[in-house]
Amino acid sequence: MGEKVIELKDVSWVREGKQILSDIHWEISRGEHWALLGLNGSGKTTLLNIINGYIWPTTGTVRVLGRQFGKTDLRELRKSIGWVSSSLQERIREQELAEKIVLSGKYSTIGVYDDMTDKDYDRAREIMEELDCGYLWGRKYATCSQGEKQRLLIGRGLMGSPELLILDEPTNGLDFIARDKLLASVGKLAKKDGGPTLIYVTHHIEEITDAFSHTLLLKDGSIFAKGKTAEVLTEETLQALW
Ligand SMILES: Nc1ncnc2c1ncn2[C@@H]1O[C@H](COP(=O)(O)OP(=O)(O)OP(=O)(O)O)[C@@H](O)[C@H]1O
Repeated sequence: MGEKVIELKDVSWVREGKQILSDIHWEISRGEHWALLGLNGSGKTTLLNIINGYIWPTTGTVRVLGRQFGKTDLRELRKSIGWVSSSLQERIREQELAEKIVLSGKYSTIGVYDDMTDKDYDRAREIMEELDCGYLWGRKYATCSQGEKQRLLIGRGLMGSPELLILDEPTNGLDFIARDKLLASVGKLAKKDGGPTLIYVTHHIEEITDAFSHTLLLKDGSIFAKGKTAEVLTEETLQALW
């Protein structure tokens, strides 16, 4: 087995007497890319908050990128994790230039890019080209479409060269053409040598392309199925899931 990116053992989370996550065992090895599928309220965001160390599990152990929570500096670890969530969109200033949004990912800040080097600008350009949005250079965020905005935020997530990139429902609010284009870019990213391990969160099964070698299905805070995508996404399993 390859090096582990994520190791969750016996993880549960209880809030206000309610069991939100139960008995989560989940391992991700380097070289795999995972889709995380579950209905609204199934616990996806809670699980991501645990992986990023924003909430502490009630039971169980968490290791991310080989570092055990409780024994590691989480702020340091988070530099190796990119998390692109839809809540980010609202926090970007409308007048911000496209490339500056990408650049700001270097330190995971919003609107700070004082000490960027020529190399950083080159990297931002390279990332934007890779995500098929190089033509947005110099454009104001306000003038970008939803799909373009989403690409810029993914670019921002890549700027810090993360080892793990979490894409949290990145196709929210996109029409089917923009969605397919975004999925194609994500597919390219997944195939890239030396690129980050991807976790792609969705509640749309049709978004689980062959870019994702593995899939985890979450239902009511428990793992309903996990493993190789082709083995998990069977008609039988899906019928039982919904
Ligand atoms: N701090 C909290 N206190 C109490 N209940 C919470 C808390 N955070 C989340 N929950 C509950 O935990 C359940 C799982 O929520 P979570 O946001 O993880 O689901 P999700 O799968 O990400 O849903 P969505 O697809 O809608 O984003 C929900 O029932 C939610 O109300």
